Amino acid sequence: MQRAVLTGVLPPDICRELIWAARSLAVVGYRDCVASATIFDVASAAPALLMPLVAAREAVRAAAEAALGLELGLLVEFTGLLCWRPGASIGWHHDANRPYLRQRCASAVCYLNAAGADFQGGTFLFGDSHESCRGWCGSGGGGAGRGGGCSGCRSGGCGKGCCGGSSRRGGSLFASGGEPVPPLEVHAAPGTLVAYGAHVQHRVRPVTAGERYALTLWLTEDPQHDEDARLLAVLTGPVERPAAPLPASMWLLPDGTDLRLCRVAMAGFALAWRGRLLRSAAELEDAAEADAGAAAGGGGAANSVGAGQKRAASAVQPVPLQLAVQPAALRAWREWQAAPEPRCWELGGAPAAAGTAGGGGTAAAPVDFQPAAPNVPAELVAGLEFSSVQEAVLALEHWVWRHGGAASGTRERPSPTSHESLGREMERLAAGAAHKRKGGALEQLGGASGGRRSGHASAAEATAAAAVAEAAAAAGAEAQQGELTDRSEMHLLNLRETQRELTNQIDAITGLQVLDNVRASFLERMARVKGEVGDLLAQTEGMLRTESTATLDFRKRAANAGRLIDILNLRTADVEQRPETLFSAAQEPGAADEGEGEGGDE
Ligand SMILES: O=C(O)CCC(=O)C(=O)O
Ligand SMILES: [Fe+2]
Repeated sequence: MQRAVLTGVLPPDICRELIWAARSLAVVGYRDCVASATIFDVASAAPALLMPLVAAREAVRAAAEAALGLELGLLVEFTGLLCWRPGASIGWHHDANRPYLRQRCASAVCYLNAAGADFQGGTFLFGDSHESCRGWCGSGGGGAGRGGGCSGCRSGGCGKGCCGGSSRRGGSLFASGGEPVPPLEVHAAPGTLVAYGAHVQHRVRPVTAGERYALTLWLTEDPQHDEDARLLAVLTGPVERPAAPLPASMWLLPDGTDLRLCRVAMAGFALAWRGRLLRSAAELEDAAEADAGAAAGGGGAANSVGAGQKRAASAVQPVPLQLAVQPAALRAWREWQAAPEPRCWELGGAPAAAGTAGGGGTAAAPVDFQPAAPNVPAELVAGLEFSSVQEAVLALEHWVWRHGGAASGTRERPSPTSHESLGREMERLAAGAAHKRKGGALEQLGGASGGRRSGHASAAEATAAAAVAEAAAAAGAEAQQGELTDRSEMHLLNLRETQRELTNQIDAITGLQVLDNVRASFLERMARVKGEVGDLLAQTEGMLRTESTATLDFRKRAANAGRLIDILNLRTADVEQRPETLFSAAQEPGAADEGEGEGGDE
């Protein structure tokens, strides 16, 4: 069988999680209007997401293999999360249509969102017609065009499946027969898989609106093209920190929402660069570009290049970024937390997932994660610096992941308790920052009067002194009224308690212990996850190797048996021929020794 369409191969929540991963990591450049995140992008940028991705990949691969009747232990050559944006399309082709793609056996595309709801257009079509063949099969030559079809098609199929000839020959596209022939047109829905042999003709109509997401696999039998071998090498190699931020075009949704800053805001922070809060990553890149231009003395040059180029050029320049506690972001975070149905990291501006993604969840309005508005005061966290937006996002995200447990790293829904604890911690940080502002320990951004930073001890002392003064004033007022009542004693105790708490918080914030700990545990966690993924993949690889060795053994045996039969046939043929040979040898003049006597009569 050359092609199959299956539904429900991946559950809706996994589809949503993969969409989230694609939105976070996909980069442009694969094809026009298409952004992609390969399994390697995931491994290097967010290894925690490998677990769900590899699990989904295996489910898709197994389903495709079974449906195509190709249970040969196929290896995966390419795994990608692909996002097709308006304008993306592909004409009639097959997936092994280049010399360097010869190793490809089959393709499996599992859609993650719904045509007609999340996006428009993007219909997948099987080329089950003469019209689509256009000589790909090689049997029709130049005559294979519109209407006529190739000679291969006319005579009942070229055998490669490109023109659907195999269906006519076999009567059914399904090996087992009796099952329905897959449709020629496939409309994407979350979890719907379209699988086909690498020589099967197909095309995709243009996406006209929205974003079409798919988990795409290319399958091979050639171990040299096995992506797992390379993946293992990446996972067991040295940790690579993402060096350069990705071009801004990759992160901007059509409505201008900047995904990177959304993710920062989601963790309750904003990014600041040289004392300014960033409202978009593009702003950062433009500023960096302007700086670079000024440094090079060529002020006007930037005007002559397009914004995209400007961004690409500045993207490679690491810029020091700082974190700022962002009360507005914190509010948005709380709102998200309080939503009845956690929205699986659906961000503002993204198409509503519920209903359309087949998940059946209630459609909650997306939280507005607008990046920091100008003049909103935010507290700069001293001592932490990142060299790119991406780096800051990843560090924060892993913090969120660690504190929020399942939030972004696994397929489970974030649990309310983990949100609560994260929320509390964020609040503590924000509260600490507010108190520090009083002591002048943090710089204030967004307002005209930036506080001056002072030492940790003096900040703590200042706040402590203020609390003591407050307590003393309260106590004094009570004393003036007469005797110290139980109530005022309680008040004093409470104030002392508050004072202690404040001092602790200030210590934690000023000493950056919280963030240092976060960083340390983030690194530790990364190392552990890396080990775990490595083990898992090694195990899986072992299993796959055993399976495919068994398959290969089986095939070898079959081939040997074939050879043996050939040999036996030959021998049989020899035996069958022998009498004739002997007989004809007797007729040959030179060999007729026995007849010499008679011949002598002449
Ligand atoms: O996304 C799809 O539906 C198929 C894409 C395709 O044909 C390809 O990438 O070669
Ligand atoms: Fe294709």
